Amino acid sequence: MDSRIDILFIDSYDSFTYNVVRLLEQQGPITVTTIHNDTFASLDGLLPLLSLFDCIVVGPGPGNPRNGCKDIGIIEELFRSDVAANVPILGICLGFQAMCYSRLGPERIQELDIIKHGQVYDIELSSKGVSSALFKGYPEQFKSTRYHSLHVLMDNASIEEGVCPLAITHDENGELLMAAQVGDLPWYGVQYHPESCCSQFGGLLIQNFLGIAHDWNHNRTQRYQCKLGSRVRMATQLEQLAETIDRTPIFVKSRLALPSPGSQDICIREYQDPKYKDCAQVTLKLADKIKGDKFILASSNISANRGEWSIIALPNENSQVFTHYESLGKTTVHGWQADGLTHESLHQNLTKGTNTPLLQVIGQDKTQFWGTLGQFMEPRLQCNFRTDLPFVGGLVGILGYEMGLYVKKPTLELEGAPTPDAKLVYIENSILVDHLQGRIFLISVGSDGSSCFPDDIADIFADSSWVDEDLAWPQELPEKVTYDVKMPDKSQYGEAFRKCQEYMHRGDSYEICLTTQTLVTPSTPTVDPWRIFQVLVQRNPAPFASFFQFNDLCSDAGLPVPQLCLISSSPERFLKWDNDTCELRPIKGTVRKSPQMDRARATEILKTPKEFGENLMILDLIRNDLYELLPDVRVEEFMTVEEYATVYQLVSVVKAYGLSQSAYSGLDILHHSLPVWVHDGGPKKITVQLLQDELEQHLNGSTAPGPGQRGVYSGVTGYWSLNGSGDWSVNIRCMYTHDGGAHWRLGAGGAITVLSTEQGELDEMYTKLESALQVFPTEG
Ligand SMILES: C=C(O[C@@H]1C=C(C(=O)O)C=C[C@H]1O)C(=O)O
Ligand SMILES: NC(=O)CC[C@H](N)C(=O)O
Repeated sequence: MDSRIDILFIDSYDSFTYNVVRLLEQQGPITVTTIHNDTFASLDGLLPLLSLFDCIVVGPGPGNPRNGCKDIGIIEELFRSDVAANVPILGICLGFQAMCYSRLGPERIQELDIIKHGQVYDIELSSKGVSSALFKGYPEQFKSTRYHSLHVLMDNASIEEGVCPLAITHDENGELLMAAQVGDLPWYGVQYHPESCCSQFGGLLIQNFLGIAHDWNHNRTQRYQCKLGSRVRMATQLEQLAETIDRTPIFVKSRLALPSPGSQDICIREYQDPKYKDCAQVTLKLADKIKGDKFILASSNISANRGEWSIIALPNENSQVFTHYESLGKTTVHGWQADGLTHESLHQNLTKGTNTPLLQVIGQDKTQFWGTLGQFMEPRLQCNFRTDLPFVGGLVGILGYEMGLYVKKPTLELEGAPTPDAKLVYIENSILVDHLQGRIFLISVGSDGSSCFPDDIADIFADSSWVDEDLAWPQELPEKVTYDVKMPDKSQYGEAFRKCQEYMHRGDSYEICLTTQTLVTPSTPTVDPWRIFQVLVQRNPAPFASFFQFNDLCSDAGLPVPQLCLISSSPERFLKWDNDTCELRPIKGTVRKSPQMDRARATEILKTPKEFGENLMILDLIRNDLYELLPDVRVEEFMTVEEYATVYQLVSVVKAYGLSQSAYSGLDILHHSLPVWVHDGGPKKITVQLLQDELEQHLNGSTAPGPGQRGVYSGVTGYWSLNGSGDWSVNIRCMYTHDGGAHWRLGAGGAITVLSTEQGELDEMYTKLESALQVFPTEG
């Protein structure tokens, strides 16, 4: 008999789905086919396929079974069908609630007074639980993570109606049902999350359930015969089913292993000097020497694992510029300052969608935008080249929040030019600073020999006396300019905060990162962005300080070009990858520094249930997104307190392995993981929608770049190198302009959980806002 186990997993658009799917797969020779709860319009579509599976797992998710089809799709019908009564089913959280709901009706699905998201509790087995096959090999008490707002009310009538309690827990709400079996059916469920990284014995629960399923099916040989027959007969349907959720890679990686025929030379010159070591100012001093256009990815706060390297990227005439305008659904490709390509001509051709010899306009939506990048980079990648260096040339730039999954198109500006949502530039010439070992590399792609690097820059290294000179950067902006600062409205923030609480209590979301926008208008737009960068980088040193001024277009008859510019002092890495691993360092949990607030006190606060819960939730969300594409994901650092200039933060590290063996590239992981987890919350799909349509649209009405939009803030900045590596930081503690400095926008926010207080969140938001806003002098 075929020993493979085939499981159907029904997902309710949750953000813990793939943690469960991988947990299932890790238990043996198992194939999991995942569908959404609305993949079929009605159960009739699924019923003929049920014989293909040994069992079903109904996963967690937002919403309430009482809302029926809207929240749980076909799951309601499933639990009412006679056919399903013969199929072993495991329900998790929402799946468990839906299972009980089918027996007990709506009154027994209730909201908790005190809801639990990302909290670890002792789960206690009942007497029936101790003897149940589901908990074979368990101690009577174990720890598991809870993410729920609703619960199944247990009373004698519930037991009479056939829901047999197997486990409970105790908290401020009293005694709560945590696991049950329905009737004498092979239907089991748990209210807690066995797949969370803080849950014990998750794998054992699955093994026990699979054992139950095996025995059930074994005693009904016709089910097995039927499954084997169906698998042969219905192979095509099964294949189609497995593909209902599209996970096609952005590009086919097969050629990466081979030497690329067209690959260019990369020439590297190395300079070593003890003076370069552990000195963040080296990058800034160097940048000062370079007069032409430059992008800076500088570490102005050096420490191991973050900010060990700085990059200065120098666009040249071979630099292709990839810009995406999501409001138009179009991507443009053109050369850096291509002769005669003016801002005016670009916008005319962009709107009309016409190609010219200087400009390629590609009508694409954002998912396909990534394909353009993949196609461009794939023949250029040299994956085994100098993997000790993070960057050897490649794409650098910015991806705004609106590039993320589930985020709606920005509205089209009626007046003025559409603003880009993403901008990446191909870089041949770059300078790399290795802060920890005191080395500097001049790197040039596509040329040969020693003359490859621009002479004026190579000359800087002929004499290194510049390292000893003081950095004569101003600490203030020019005095003559004043700044009008439009900050978020406190009462509207309060309203949005209360709505967040409502959504969480209803079970729609577990955590919502509510963000605000502040608009700064200088009295004259003449303050040089470079000057602003100089001030910010000194006032708020950060491992991911960056400066991106896109002078990629020529000016129309001397008019200033309304270019995009980002100035950032981000403390947070989003995603870093090399050819085999991906690393994420989510920061969640923030305490402001003060004389009374030292590390010990901050640690105490950061380990309280509120901060712990926020961080744990993000860890589980990240594991989910990585697990969807890669099989081996590990939490390698668990909630460490890190110190920054103005705040203490709680940081964790998650790594995924096996990228090189998979069909995916780092670009897939990046595409798939935006928007940045910590900036929306979970479950992602519904939370992004709530933020856009219900919360931030009103809150930031007069300061956001568009209704519900976040623009560059909350997106990512970084690179994808020709040697296969990538590194992207989160656009926070930053400011950006779309109009050459006539207006600057600053975003700030924080995760709201059920344990947040309005005042606490407001203070945290202002603390974060201040870290970048401090560069603009205010009167008085
Ligand atoms: C949203 C911001 O910060 C994010 C939210 C954090 C939190 O809620 O503790 C911490 C770091 C950032 O990922 C911001 O700085 O604007
Ligand atoms: N994690 C879940 O599945 C949550 C289920 C349901 N939405 C609740 O909040 O209780």
